[in-house]
Amino acid sequence: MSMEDYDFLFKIVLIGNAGVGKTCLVRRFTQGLFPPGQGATIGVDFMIKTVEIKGEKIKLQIWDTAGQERFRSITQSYYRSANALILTYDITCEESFRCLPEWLREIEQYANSEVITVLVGNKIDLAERREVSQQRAEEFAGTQNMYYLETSAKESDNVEKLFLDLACRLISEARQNALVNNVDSSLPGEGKSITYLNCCNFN
Ligand SMILES: Nc1nc2c(ncn2[C@@H]2O[C@H](COP(=O)(O)OP(=O)(O)OP(=O)(O)O)[C@@H](O)[C@H]2O)c(=O)[nH]1
Repeated sequence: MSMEDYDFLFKIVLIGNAGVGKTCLVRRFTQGLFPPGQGATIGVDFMIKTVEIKGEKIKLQIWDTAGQERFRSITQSYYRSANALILTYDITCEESFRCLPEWLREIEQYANSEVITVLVGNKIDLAERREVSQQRAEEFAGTQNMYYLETSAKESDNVEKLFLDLACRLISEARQNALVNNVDSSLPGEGKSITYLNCCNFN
């Protein structure tokens, strides 16, 4: 595939406490595997996956950041150009949920104001160890205007859905912006026909 062989390119950045499963979610989605003995991310990792949605090729640049505090100044510099952020916590770890407001402050400070943020509760295969209820997380996400999804990188639950729904939403946003730009320039005959996708099923 040549460099230009895609219709859309989006940058997605995963953030959240250390050990919540960011790397495993990315590996599951990009490589279809659950890595054994996954070590902590040092700084930032980068992966690409191209997906096809309704006949269009969407190239996703996925940046996996280290959750450890000591890497914060490195990871912050990756927020700015992100089209979407996947804010992840671990449903079996109350502490990772309680840190979410702190992560939201980081987003507020360093990310683009147009960024789409998805809240992800990972490790739902460990249901018996759950410390954060789905309802509580949904309510929190609602107050912050975020989509919420629960996943298991281990069992592959909702991982494809997470990235594909996000890609759909990003396409839809990109089209709306294109529409606004078209209206602004309002050159006769240059209006592109715009089809809104209806494939975003976060709720
Ligand atoms: N049971 C279960 N364990 C998981 C899941 N996802 C990740 N883990 C485990 O959680 C631990 C941390 O996973 P990572 O993907 O390295 O976490 P991270 O958020 O990338 O951590 P940092 O790189 O330090 O920020 C590893 O031992 C994984 O095997 C999951 O869905 N279910």
